[in-house]
Amino acid sequence: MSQDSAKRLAAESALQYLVPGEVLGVGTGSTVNFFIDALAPRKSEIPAAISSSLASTERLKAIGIPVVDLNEVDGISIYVDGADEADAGLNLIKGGGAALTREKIVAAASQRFICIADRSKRVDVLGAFPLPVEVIPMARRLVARKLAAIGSRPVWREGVVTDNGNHILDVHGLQISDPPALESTINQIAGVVTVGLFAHRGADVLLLGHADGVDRIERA
Ligand SMILES: O=C[C@H](O)[C@H](O)[C@H](O)COP(=O)(O)O
Repeated sequence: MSQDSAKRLAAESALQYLVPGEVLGVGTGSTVNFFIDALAPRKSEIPAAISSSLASTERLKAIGIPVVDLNEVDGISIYVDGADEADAGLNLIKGGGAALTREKIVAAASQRFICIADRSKRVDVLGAFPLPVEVIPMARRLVARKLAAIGSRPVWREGVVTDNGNHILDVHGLQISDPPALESTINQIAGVVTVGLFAHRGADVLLLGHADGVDRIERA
């Protein structure tokens, strides 16, 4: 089975969590694109969506789901999004598509975070995928020096500007044994907008597509 087919399986499996009549949080990326495609036949059940990126907003509007501002709603029942890596504790690395800041905001506003991915994203220890960090442009080199000082190798994702007008550093060389601690440490660096480590608010359910079906891991 191709990686795309596995992503599609996970995405379709997330439909079981839809809460008809309630605002839906929608993430970003190729797996989420499969989810939005799968939503189309059920769009009448979704009064509106909160989107984590301009790309997902366009795709949602194209299938006829209205996208509203987070400030217009009191909360979100479920948030469906992908990941670049996930560990057994449902800690995630996200931001490969540079949408990490809005994703973290929507995740924080949601009661339940359903993470969808193909099984290759499941790892024992996070960090083989370079950890994305969104930074204020003027602080890019400062943040890079601070990250190097904790033993990592930050690389500027040149040419990429986030939906918020910021830059991305991809941090190589990490073995993340304590995800909440590293998330807090990086959040303390002046100039960091968001670190793509989702540990303090990780996923609640992880759906992993593969050739034989979909594995489901739920937060205890
Ligand atoms: O910024 C992008 C997001 O965090 C994506 O959810 C993540 O990169 C996974 O993307 P994909 O579903 O394309 O593997």
